[in-house]
Amino acid sequence: MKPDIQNPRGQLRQALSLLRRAALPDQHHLGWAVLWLVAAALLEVMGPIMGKALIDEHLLPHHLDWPRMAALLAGVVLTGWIASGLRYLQLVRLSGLAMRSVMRLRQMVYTHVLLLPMSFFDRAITGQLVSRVTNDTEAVKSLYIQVLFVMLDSTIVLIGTVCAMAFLDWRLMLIVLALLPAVLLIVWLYQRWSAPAVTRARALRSEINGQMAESIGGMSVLQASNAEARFGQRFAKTNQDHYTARLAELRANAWLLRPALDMFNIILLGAVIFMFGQRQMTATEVGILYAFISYLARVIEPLIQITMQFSQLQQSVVASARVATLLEEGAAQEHASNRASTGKAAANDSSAPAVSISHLNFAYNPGQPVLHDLSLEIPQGDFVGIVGHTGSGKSTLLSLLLRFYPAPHGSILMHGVPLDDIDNERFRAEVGLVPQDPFLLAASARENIDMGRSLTQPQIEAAARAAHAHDFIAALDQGYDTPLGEGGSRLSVGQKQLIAIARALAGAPRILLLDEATSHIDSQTEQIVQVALDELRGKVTVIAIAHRLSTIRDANRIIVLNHGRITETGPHEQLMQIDGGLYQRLYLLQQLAA
Ligand SMILES: Nc1ncnc2c1ncn2[C@@H]1O[C@H](COP(=O)(O)OP(=O)(O)OP(=O)(O)O)[C@@H](O)[C@H]1O
Repeated sequence: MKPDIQNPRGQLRQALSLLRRAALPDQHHLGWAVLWLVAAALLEVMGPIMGKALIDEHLLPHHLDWPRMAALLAGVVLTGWIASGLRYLQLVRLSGLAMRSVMRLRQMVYTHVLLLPMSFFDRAITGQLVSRVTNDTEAVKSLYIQVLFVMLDSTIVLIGTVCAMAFLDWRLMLIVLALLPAVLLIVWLYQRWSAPAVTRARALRSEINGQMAESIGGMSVLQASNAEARFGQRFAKTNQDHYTARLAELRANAWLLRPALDMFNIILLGAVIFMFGQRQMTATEVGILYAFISYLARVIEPLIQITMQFSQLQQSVVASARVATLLEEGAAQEHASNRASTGKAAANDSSAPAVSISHLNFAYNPGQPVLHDLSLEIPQGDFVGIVGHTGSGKSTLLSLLLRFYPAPHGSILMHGVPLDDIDNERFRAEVGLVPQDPFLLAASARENIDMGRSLTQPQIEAAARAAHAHDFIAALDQGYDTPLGEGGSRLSVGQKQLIAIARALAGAPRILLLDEATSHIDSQTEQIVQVALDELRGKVTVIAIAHRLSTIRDANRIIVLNHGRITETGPHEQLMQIDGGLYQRLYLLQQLAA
């Protein structure tokens, strides 16, 4: 069961478990960190005890034993110094640990995002995801510094100080202790007041990132639609809401937390002085008074520190919980099951159809079927075109063939093997995709074709030749090493598409899927693509969705989808014979438009 991320306890549990995971390799550092903190706290507690001895045993009775007095004085000063030194070293050690944990966490989140199913990205917002990987993991660092350093340190100092007070005068210690629940009440009130604002501020920050990423990604559409002012206003509102949430958080801090704690400090000091005033003060009690007043600061300060960290702590816990929730998102089925190659998959029947679909039904949302009872066989080496109106289910069918969404078991076979039974490596190697949007990296032509597969230059060049991209790549100023700019901005849309085809072919796929790969290119480039596809005939099974019917005119078979059902199927000439048929109408319409 997923933890309730709205519930603060659930969030804290998630945050701590995430912290443990990220810090696992550094566990020994944590052990040392606690040990050093205890040593520093002990040293700090010893200071006032030596100060008391100096006053009560030497200064007040005028017992001037100089060597012992010098030793006690040095003890008071040195214990303070050494404690500060240890605390500093501790901070350095913890900061290192925190940074390494953030590094690991970031890697964990990014790697996990890469494995998420496509259905996750249907609802994910890019900016928010980026914010998880960058800001939220960074916030986990504060969790380390705050939780492990300030809070742990303050708690240890607090316990040590209360013990030292009990050693000096247990009745006075009890009075100080009796007032401590008031601090807990203050902290509780503060948390109740500020928690909703903290959660809201973080959500809004993520929203700010999301809006920014969305606007930059779609800048051309945004400017062309004259939507700058509207987007500016939308952003201003989110920005203002974020400011208001942060202000509410600060108000809780400034109006409740700080004044209440300062008041508490004064009450405590008054109580101790009042108690001493009630007593017949003897000479030896002056030292105790000195020690108590020194200790009061050490009780108040850790409490202030602990409570002051709460706001940051809350933010970090919320951020960590969000990272943890993202990490709990189930990986895509194929990654999650991490299937090994099965005997069946390895058998790979060479006479079986490349794709065999039987009675396939599919819906993204229950009750809203997109594909209805689809049955289809595509022999190996065939070139098949898929056409149909917008929304008829063409891309959905392709997504199912690519395993982006789980299809009912056994309804799709590839080379005789159910899609689910093919191991990941093999599946990705056998199926190549040329998407509608070519998606080029801001890298060289070579890297864009290689896509991290460590292909050799001859393999890359052969793929580029097969896609008819070699000539224009070779003509670039640095040939295959020419940087193509962000999103391939140095190339025309047609050239980008040819690189995308080369990329798909470089993996030597047995099945090549094209999703409207020619819809945005000119007729000349389309002809190049047609020639390239023609050359693949018999070697690679090609399944191409095309709005532009000229691309698939020469296909062995054309499948016409209408509202998620196959209504016509056959080669171009045959489909053109069906009077009033959908294909015929679509084709004639395109002819007219041309
Ligand atoms: N990720 C999704 N979540 C929910 N519904 C979806 C999703 N993708 C597509 N649909 C719906 O499924 C139906 C088929 O969409 P699909 O994209 O497969 O059609 P298409 O034939 O490829 O259309 P086009 O030619 O416009 O690309 C549509 O009604 C669409 O709204």
